[in-house]
Amino acid sequence: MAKRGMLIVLSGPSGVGKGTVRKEIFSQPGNNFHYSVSMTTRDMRPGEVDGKDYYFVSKEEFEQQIKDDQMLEYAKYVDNYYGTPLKYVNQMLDSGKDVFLEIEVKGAMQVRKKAPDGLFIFLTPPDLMELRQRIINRGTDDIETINKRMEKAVDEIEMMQNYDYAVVNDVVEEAAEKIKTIIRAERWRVKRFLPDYKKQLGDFK
Ligand SMILES: Nc1nc2c(ncn2[C@@H]2O[C@H](COP(=O)(O)OP(=O)(O)O)[C@@H](O)[C@H]2O)c(=O)[nH]1
Ligand SMILES: Nc1ncnc2c1ncn2[C@@H]1O[C@H](COP(=O)(O)OP(=O)(O)O)[C@@H](O)[C@H]1O
Repeated sequence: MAKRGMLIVLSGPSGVGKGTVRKEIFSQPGNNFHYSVSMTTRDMRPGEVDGKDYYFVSKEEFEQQIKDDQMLEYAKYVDNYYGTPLKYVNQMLDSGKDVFLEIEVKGAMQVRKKAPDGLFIFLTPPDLMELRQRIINRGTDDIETINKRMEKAVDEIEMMQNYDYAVVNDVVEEAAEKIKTIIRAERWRVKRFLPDYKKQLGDFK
């Protein structure tokens, strides 16, 4: 049986640039990890593609998935559900492939409980004013939503202590490069080798 894949979780406050950095990482060739497309009830934005950016579903469909235990994690975020479908993640990990999640902080903490062996990376803004400016620049939110997101961001940044690595998103390409370096190094961690070798030793005896 293949060695189980590694679960990689990129998280951080909304507006920090998770989506932007994730897209930068996946626009480059040679990544040997696979992006898990999330499910959401929020409206599709111009240019987004169903099944690529998100699986766009109704509130009823999302709630049915929760009832059927089909979500690895989910969170209600600014009036919409966001979550990770369990099936794809399990299939990939079971076949030895590494999976990359880009999710908000509450969801990441649920994953941390279920998969403590995962690699948890926190993307953080250079400072809070810069974060606010990025959310404004994105132009997708009204002022009330921006204020809600900022209040949440302060609480979310405090969660950083539960992560393995912090990466400052100053320049997108540099943040992407740091994340790829962390993933590369993580593959060589002794704890990722030990279970495999213990099994080999057991078979040998
Ligand atoms: N818990 C959880 N959060 C998600 C998931 N997919 C996306 N998110 C997060 O939900 C938040 C809102 O996402 P979205 O509306 O697309 O805005 P944007 O990512 O800030 O452009 C962001 O912090 C996303 O990273 C998911 O599957 N689970
Ligand atoms: N390093 C960066 N420097 C400047 N602007 C950035 C950077 N990273 C992301 N942005 C911008 O910040 C806004 C929020 O980014 P986004 O990827 O949607 O954040 P998140 O997915 O974390 O909510 C977008 O307008 C994006 O273009």
